[in-house]
Amino acid sequence: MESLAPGSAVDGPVAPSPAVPTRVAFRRFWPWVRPDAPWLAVSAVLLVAGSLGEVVSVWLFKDLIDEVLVPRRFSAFWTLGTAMLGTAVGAALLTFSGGYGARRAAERFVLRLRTAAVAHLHTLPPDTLERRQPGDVVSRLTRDVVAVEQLVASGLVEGTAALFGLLLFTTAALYLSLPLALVAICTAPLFWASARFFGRRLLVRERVAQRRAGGVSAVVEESLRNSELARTCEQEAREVGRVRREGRALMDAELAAARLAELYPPFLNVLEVLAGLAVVGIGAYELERGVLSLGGLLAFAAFMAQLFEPAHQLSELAAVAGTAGASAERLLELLDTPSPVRERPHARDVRPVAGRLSCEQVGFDYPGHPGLPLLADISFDLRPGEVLAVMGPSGCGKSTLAKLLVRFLDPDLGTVCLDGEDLRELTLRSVRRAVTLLPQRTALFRATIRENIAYGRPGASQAEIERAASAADAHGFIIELPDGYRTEIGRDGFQLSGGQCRRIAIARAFLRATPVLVLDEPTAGLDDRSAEKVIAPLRQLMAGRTTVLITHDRAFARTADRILWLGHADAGELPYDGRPRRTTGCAAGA
Ligand SMILES: Nc1ncnc2c1ncn2[C@@H]1O[C@H](COP(=O)(O)OP(=O)(O)OP(=O)(O)O)[C@@H](O)[C@H]1O
Repeated sequence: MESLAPGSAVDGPVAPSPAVPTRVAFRRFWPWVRPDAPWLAVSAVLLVAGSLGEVVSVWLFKDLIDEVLVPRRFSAFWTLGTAMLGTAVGAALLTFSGGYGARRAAERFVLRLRTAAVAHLHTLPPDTLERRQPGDVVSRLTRDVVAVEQLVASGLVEGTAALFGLLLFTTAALYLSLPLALVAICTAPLFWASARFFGRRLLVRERVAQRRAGGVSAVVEESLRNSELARTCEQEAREVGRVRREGRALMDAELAAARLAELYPPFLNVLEVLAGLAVVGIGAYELERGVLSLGGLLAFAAFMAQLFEPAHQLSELAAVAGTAGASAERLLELLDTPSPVRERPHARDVRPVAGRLSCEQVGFDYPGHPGLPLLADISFDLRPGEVLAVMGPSGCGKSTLAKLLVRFLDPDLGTVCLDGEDLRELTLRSVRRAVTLLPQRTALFRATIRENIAYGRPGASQAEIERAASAADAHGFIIELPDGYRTEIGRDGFQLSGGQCRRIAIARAFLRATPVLVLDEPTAGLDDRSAEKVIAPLRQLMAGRTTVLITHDRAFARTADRILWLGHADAGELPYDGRPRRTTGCAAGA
């Protein structure tokens, strides 16, 4: 079964992200760790203190054997026993506090990083998410953010604490018996080499697995979003097949990574047994020579066991670094996607705005767009309250022009001005407060109708919302719904018709009450009756507001003060039987 997504037949719907060395990833994510760095340091100190408590505890255990068990002197038990218990409780408290502190800092890091990534996505053109596949983006913001945390926050603390723990236990072991400790130390390179061996290979496999996970999310999201189409075209099996195929690719990738990840701990156990046997062999010899007490040997064995714990942690961190490295690459790729629109450092915050809107020889093209530039030499000057209808064949750049007018994009050539000021000299907030865009696809949230309307002006009173809904000719159908304004609607306006959704969006625009409007095909996809019901409130909304009206509806366009025709147009292509009062501009088109 062939796939819809380009490239998916070869390597899944999600392209690999550029490789980033762990050191670089660490440096890049540090700004989100920094606010909690002191807490991470305190947590690491607490964990090291906990390890110190464990060393003392083992030392007391040695004394217990040498001073109570071997000489069979019960009277010494209580003092040593109490000291051991006290130390164990103290060490447990320290370890808990350190562990919880590290976790808290880690969770706060996740929160900060995810929020920053979403904030960055909001600076990108609205279609970026669509092009990047929403499911994959969600996977990066959830699974990958958590994996990165394991490297740069909790991993950092655990690594430091494990390193100090290793030092403490090694020092104690050296102090107890030099030959035994040397044997134990000789095995260390084996552990190190195996950590590197497994860590590197795991990184490669995790890269594939993370990308595949993004692919599954992307395909599931797309497939379910288009469920209606799939059923209409009887393609449910094909959709299930796509999800299954991506799922299988993810399963294979996960299993390939799991083979290494699951092999590693038992492999380490074998190494530990080997090292343990070497120590016991040499220890028995030392015991026979009388150089070491039985308590000393048992304490050494206990130290060895303790020693393995941080060694284990360090080598597991090498594996975690593999997973986190792959996730870091995917997140950095997202964060490094540049925003085409940047606010200038000295941008001016202006309000109120009269509403004069003009384009001066504006030119724009998307990178890689074939043929002539999409928009070239577009000029118009709208006085406050004037209406410009923008017409032209599909794909000639009408929606692109709308994006330039609300500054989702900046022109390559020329200027877009509001009240005579280049949009690039204004803060983005000023522009958005002055211009409302009604996009082609009505955007609704999974929330109540009231909340969806009030989104235009949070804090609006119920009376204001109802006034806006009445002006948009939406109040009537809203109050007929069982829960009225409190009726929950879905993301795609579940429960409502296309025209009703459009009227909710118009009510929202009424609430915003900006002096400039950009309406992108407000009647697209509606039948004549529904379109009429939308046009009437739209006219009310446009009254007194500078409006750019993108439409294919000739009758509606005829009501405008001027018409701008985009695309290849000669006189013969403007045969609208209506009489546009003036025809402005004629752009080279797609
Ligand atoms: N983000 C993008 N990157 C690259 N090309 C794009 C992008 N968005 C749109 N295009 C291309 O630019 C051209 C103009 O698109 P636009 O949506 O502005 O056309 P339109 O006139 O509004 O079409 P329609 O009337 O069908 O809505 C199309 O060829 C489209 O494929």
